[in-house]
Amino acid sequence: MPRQTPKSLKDNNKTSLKRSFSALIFIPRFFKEIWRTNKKKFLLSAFCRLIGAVLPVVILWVGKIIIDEIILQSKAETADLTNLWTYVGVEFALIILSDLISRAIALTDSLLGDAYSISSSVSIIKKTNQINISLLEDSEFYDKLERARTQTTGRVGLMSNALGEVQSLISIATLVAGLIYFEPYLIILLILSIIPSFINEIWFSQKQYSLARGWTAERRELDYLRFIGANNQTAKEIKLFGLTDFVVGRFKNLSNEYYELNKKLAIKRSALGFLFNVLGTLSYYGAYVFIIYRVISGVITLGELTFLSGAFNRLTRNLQDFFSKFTRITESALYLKDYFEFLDISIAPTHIEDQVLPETISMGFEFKNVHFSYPDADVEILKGVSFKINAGEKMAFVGQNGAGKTTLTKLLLRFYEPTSGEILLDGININRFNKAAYQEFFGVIFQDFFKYEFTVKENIAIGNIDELDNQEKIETAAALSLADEVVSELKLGYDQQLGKRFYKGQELSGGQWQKVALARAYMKDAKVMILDEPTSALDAKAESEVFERFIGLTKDKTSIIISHRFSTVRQADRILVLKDGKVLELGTHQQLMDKQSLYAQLFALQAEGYQ
Ligand SMILES: Nc1ncnc2c1ncn2[C@@H]1O[C@H](COP(=O)(O)OP(=O)(O)OP(=O)(O)O)[C@@H](O)[C@H]1O
Repeated sequence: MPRQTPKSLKDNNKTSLKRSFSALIFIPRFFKEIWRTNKKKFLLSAFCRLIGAVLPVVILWVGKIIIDEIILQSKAETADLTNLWTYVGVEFALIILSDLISRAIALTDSLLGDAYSISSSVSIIKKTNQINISLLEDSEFYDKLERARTQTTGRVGLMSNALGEVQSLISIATLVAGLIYFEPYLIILLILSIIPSFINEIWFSQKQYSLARGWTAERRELDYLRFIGANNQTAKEIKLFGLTDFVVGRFKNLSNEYYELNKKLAIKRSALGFLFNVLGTLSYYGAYVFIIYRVISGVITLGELTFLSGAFNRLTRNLQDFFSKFTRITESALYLKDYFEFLDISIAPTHIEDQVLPETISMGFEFKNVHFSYPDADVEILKGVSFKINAGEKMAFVGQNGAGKTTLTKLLLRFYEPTSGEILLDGININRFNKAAYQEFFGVIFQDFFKYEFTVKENIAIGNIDELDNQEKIETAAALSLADEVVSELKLGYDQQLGKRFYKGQELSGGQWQKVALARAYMKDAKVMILDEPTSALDAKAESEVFERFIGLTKDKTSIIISHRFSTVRQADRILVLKDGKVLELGTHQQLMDKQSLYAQLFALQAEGYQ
């Protein structure tokens, strides 16, 4: 089925010229950021560019003096070449200096660019961390993040283009001054030759940006297809299910469409660019003929001819370069807008966080008539949930897939806010506490925990990264989660690199990864522990051992366990059974068994399976 033109493209195709220019207001802020990155290198670069800007006109001027001197001496009866050789020496020194300056500029640009690329990437990572999880799941926001992230190299290019532009401008001003001094009329010819190519460049650059921006979502899909089509994690399924053609087909459809649109634009841009360049060359020759006539009629000298033709030639090239750089700058400035908009996303707390967190939990948590729908979703996931988790209690959440168990923990952790109703800690709405400090209360291992391709030691220390060098603590945590058995089989022990992405990395089995991830929960002396199906990949013996240890260690701690295994669940103090976003039952294992309701049925069903 042919794909329809992406909606985002149609909507964004109207990026106007005004918009392109308006993005330029971000340039001063951009320079401020670079300045803050490395003041010394920035000053050095500016100094070199200033010298580099005036050198061309000085070199042309010395060239003019040399030619005039040659003619003078060739006409003299006894030639005195002292001055001539001095001028040649000066020109030689200037050429060497010019080369030195352009190398110094390239060097400072690349060093400054690297430093800026590092600092802007750090800003993006830090900002992403401050942003609400709910926002991170929003696709529009994700596109913004994507544009901010992927444009890092573009911003480095922008830096050197923008600095180069200032240099070109000074250079152009000195050359124009030279032209005006000898032949002011040449300026008109110069302007006429350059305006069409400027308009051409600006027009195409904003088209290009519209196209790229409009396709952000689709490019993200392309990246995703490229990822699933060629990586070791998906290779098994892609091969077994024979998905290669499906993935390739989808990738081709999408990328061909983009390719075609881009191609059309690139061809038009090149063809018109060529045409306008011919205009530039024509005007140069027009100027050349004019200057030749002026020499022949004795108005200007031969030296002045070389200066003027050289200056005019340089000026056309410099101006063309200036305009094409300028359009590239406006193009990149639009990405700069995305970057700064991302950094400026408001992270001010939405609630008054005026309550001091209790040192220890005295009463516990209470969900009071909590309703919840995910942002932009119509379905209500939690429909008036009310229950208490007493201080020091071990609570298990049970329910079928999609019942809302994980969602409950996400609300408790303040990743999302209830649509209505409230969650209290010791009688106070959890929104009234400082969010970061409140989240510090928890030690959480999610069912979709991340497999960091770091060393085992780092993987465990992630639970409390300040303790990265505390080997003893890491080993104790590993022993509690049974990860120590995994480590003992690894060649490099705790220093073993995990995963296959990096050199000498060792891949683990699903259960082994879980044991390593579980150890993270023990790294922190958290007040509340949440384990969301962390043992699903463990064998029955390992799971029961892990839980025995967990329960022993978290004796007086408030904890929540989500599990589909009833042998584990039954060990909890109380069990909450969720069904379709509502609390169906709540009680101890025995109470629920006596009730003979859903829990008892599910328990019996699983017990049968083990017989
Ligand atoms: N980020 C999200 N955005 C929109 N809907 C979501 C999101 N996360 C989960 N849901 C939906 O919320 C419902 C409850 O999901 P939740 O993960 O809480 O279930 P669960 O009880 O933990 O299930 P499981 O036992 O399968 O882990 C599901 O219907 C799911 O599709």
